[in-house]
Amino acid sequence: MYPITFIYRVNNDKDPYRKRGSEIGDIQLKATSETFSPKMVVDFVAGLLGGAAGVLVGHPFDTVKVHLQTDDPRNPKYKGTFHCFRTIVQRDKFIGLYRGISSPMGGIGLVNAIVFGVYGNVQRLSNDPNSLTSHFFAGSIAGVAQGFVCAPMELAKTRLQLSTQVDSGIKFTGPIHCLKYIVKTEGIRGAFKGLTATILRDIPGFASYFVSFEYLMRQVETPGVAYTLMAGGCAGMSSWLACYPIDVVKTHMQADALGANAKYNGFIDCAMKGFRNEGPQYFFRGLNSTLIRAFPMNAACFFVVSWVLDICNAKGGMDSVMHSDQPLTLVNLDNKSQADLEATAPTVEEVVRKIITDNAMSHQYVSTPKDVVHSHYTSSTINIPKESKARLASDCNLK
Ligand SMILES: NC(=[NH2+])NCCC[C@H](N)C(=O)O
Repeated sequence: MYPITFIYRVNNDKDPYRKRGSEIGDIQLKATSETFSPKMVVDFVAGLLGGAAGVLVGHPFDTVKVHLQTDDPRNPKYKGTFHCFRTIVQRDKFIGLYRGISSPMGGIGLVNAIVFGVYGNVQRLSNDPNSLTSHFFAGSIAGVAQGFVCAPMELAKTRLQLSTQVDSGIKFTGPIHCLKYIVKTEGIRGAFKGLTATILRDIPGFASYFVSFEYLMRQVETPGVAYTLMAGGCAGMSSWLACYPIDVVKTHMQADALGANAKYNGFIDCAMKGFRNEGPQYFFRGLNSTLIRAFPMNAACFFVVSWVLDICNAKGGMDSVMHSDQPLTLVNLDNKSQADLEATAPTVEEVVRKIITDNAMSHQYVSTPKDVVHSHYTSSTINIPKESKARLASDCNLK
């Protein structure tokens, strides 16, 4: 069962004396997301839409990257990132930046649905849902889960991008064609080449992704649009920083010839050979462009995910208050314990009524049940009797 969590503060004013005997009107409520939404599916949908938004924002960066990577070094067309960007827009119009968007759109949409769906559900079901440890754990599990879709998808993408160098110059029409060819020549196992490396990359990748987002969102009481975008962007960058060396090895594994002609004998062998040939730089090639793309992409992604959860959860919050026997968690932003609060502040019922009437539900992605003291707030879990919820509901004319 999902705990219900509302973040509130008794008084805006930082002056501790002003809080004494606060009126109900001083309560500001902020409902948090992970609490409601018994519909597990909301997380998947939010992830899908967030992934699509991320691709929409991130794809032009990818296009520029691929153009730069394939530019002729002896007779370069482009003088740099920005010049490349401008040239493409001038030559092919804006749409030029969006060529080839359909397969990442579908693929990343699907992967993101799995990532956010698994992450959200695992995190909610864990013992202490709001601890950073749960976010770490849920992110890791999500990393494993998405690997099974992500690995074949990235295998096809890598081989399409390098199709002149590998697969004896076969011209694939798209990712599906490429995967069909791999299955035909190497069997089903061939399609999962690089699976271990993908999972090894995405466990730290998604653990750091969600932990850093959560951590950043906890640093302010009410994160606004700009702050949420910033937190999402930083989460994307920290995720890549945490796993980049593994990503380099994964790319080499997937670009390697299939079957008997393979150069590498597995992940370790590939990493060792790369290191011996090039030294430590091997593990960081292409990091810059990855980080540049990661910021806007993940800013958009997290923003849309938060926004979708917000919309879907607003109503669920009311339902939960009225119809469930679940404990209600009140997070006091004034950093007082509940016992302390009860002596000086409105009663829990008043708070709940305020919650219902204000219906002030805004997604925060942050909250902490149980009596835990944080730098910014204290939270406590309270059981609201069923009858008093019902009374509150009827008091407020809610069905
Ligand atoms: N290593 C990872 N997969 N990190 C998560 C970032 C995912 C995100 N879709 C991106 O491509 O930036």
